[in-house]
Amino acid sequence: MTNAAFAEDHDFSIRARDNQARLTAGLQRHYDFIVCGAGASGSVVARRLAENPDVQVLLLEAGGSDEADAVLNPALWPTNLGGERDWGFQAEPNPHLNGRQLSLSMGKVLGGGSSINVMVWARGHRSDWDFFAAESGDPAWGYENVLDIYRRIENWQGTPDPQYRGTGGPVWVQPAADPSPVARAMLDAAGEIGIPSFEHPNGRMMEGEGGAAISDMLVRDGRRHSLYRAYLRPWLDRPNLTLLTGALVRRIVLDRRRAAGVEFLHNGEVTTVGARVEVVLSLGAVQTPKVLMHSGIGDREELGRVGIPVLQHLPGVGRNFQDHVSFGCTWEYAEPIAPRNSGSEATLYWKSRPELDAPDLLFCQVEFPVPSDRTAARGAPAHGWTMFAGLARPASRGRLRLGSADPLAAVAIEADFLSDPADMTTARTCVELCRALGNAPAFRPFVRGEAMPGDLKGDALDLYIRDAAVTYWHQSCTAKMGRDRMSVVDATLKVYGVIGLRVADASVMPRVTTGNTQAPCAIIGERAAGMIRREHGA
Ligand SMILES: Cc1cc2nc3c(=O)[nH]c(=O)nc-3n(C[C@H](O)[C@H](O)[C@H](O)COP(=O)(O)OP(=O)(O)OC[C@H]3O[C@@H](n4cnc5c(N)ncnc54)[C@H](O)[C@@H]3O)c2cc1C
Repeated sequence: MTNAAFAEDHDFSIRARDNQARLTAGLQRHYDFIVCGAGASGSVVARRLAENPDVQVLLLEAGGSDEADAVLNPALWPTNLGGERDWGFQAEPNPHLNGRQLSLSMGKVLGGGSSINVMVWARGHRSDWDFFAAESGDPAWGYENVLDIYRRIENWQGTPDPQYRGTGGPVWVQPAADPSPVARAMLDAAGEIGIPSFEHPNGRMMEGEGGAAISDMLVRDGRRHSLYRAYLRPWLDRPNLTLLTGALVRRIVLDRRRAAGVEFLHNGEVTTVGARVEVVLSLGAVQTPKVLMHSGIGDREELGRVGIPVLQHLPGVGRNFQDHVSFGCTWEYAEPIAPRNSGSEATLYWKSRPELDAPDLLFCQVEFPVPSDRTAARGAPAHGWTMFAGLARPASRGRLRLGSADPLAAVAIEADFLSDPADMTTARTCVELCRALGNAPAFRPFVRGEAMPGDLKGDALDLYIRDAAVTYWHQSCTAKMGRDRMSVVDATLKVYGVIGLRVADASVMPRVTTGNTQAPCAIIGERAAGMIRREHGA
C-alpha cells in the first residue's frame, strides 16, 4: 500500500467508526431489511441492499472486529482455531471415525468464515451449479449465469482471461504470489501421473474432469481480503447501513406467518427490532437452522421433543448436513521449507472413477504437517507438507439436533462423516491417488520420504482413514433449496410457508459444491440481494 492509500484508508476507518457509533447509539425500532450474520454471504447481502440509499438496513453480527493480526496476516489463520473468533463447535462422537469427536470451527467475527479461513477462492464445478438449477427449477442458478456473476464481482489480478475472469468487481482475487517450490512440485507431480495443470483453477478446469493449479487467493497487498473487507467495510460510512456487532440473534419474531422482526441479545439485554420488508438469515450452516428451529420453523417432531411450538412444519431444517472430509497424508522435508502465503497454494481436483461426470476428489496442499488428533501419535515430522486429500462429493449426510428450547443452549451436530459406505470406497482411492502424487519424482528434491500413511492395505488402511478424517470446514446444506418435502427454501431463497424471510448462506446449498465454499457463498449472497431488490423495486 502506498503512503497516500494508507492515509486514505485511515481517514475512512475513522469516518466509518464514527458513523457506526452514531447509528448504533440511535438504534431504530424498525428497519426495512434486517440481515442476520456478517459472514461470507451476509456481507454481500447487506452491502448490495444498502447500495440503494432509500432503504434502511440493519446488520446483526455476534462477533466483533476483524482488526487483528491473526485475521489480516495470511500466515496466521491457524491461530484463530479454538480462539475467540471461532464458534468452537464440536461434532458428536462418530462411530465411523473410531468414536472420534471432530472440531468444526466456524468464524465468529466480521467476515465470518472468510476472516478465519485459508483464503482459497474456488468457484465450484459447472455440474454443481447446473444441479442447483435442476433442484430449484430456476435456470438462473445454472453455471452460465453464475459464471457471469463471477466475472462481474471479481477483480482478477492474474493473466487476463476475459472469457472466465472479470476485473471490475469488488473481490480482489490473485494467484498465490511467489508460491513455494513444493507448490510447483505438486503441479509437476500431477503431470507425472497424468493429471493436467491449468493457468488458474477457476475457469476451464472447473468445467471438465478436473486438474491441478496454483490456488487463487483472497489476499491483497499481503493482507487477507475477506468478503467483509471486499463488500461491507467500504460501505460502513453510509447513513443507511447500521452494523451492530456483539449482537447474538436468538429467534425470528413471527406475526402469524410473517417475519416481523428479530430478537437478539446485546450487552446482556434481549432486544427486538422490527423488519418492514424482510429478514435475511445468513448465520451459516449451523446457526441458521438453529435459529429457524428456535423460531418454531422446523420438523414438528424435533421441535416437539424440546417443547417449542411449531409455527411452520419443515422437516428439512437441520437435515442434509454436508461437509468435505479430508485425510491428511504427510511427507517429511529433506530440509525445512518455510510456508508461503496462507501455506496452501496448490490445489487439485480429480475423479475416483472414470465414468463420473465431474471430480469427486479434492486436494489442497498444506505446506506444514497437519496430523489429526489421532494420527499425531503415529509421529508427524517436525518439518514436512501434508496433502488435505478429501472427498469433494461425499454421500454421507448428517443432522443438527436442538439441546433444549433455550436459544442459548448448544446444538448437537451429528456430522456423520463416512457413515455412507460409498464414502469409504472413495476414500481408499483418494488416499491411493494422494500417495501416488506425493511419491512422484517431482517431489524427490524436496522430501526425505513419506511420513504417513505409508503402504497400508485392507483393514490397516481403513483404520488410518477413520483416524485421519478431519473437516475441510465446509459445513453446508442444512436448509436446502429445492422443491421436495425436505427443502427449506425455494429458488428465490424464501423459507417455505413464511412471508418476508429468506436464507442466504451455505445452508441453502442442495449439495456441497466441489471445492472450497466461500466463493459459492458470495454467489448465494449476490443472487439473494438481486432477487430481493427486483421483488421490492429496491
Ligand atoms: C478454518 C476454516 C478454513 C476454511 N478455508 C476455506 C478456504 O480456504 N476457502 C474457502 O472457500 N472456504 C473456506 N472455508 C469455508 C468458508 O469460510 C465458509 O464456507 C463460509 O464462510 C460460509 O459462509 P456463510 O455465509 O454460510 O457463513 P459464515 O461465513 O460462517 O458467516 C456466518 C456469520 O454469522 C454470524 N453468526 C452466527 N450465528 C449468529 C447469531 N446467532 N447471531 C448473530 N450472528 C451470528 C457468525 O459469527 C458469522 O459471522 C473455511 C472455513 C474455516 C472455518
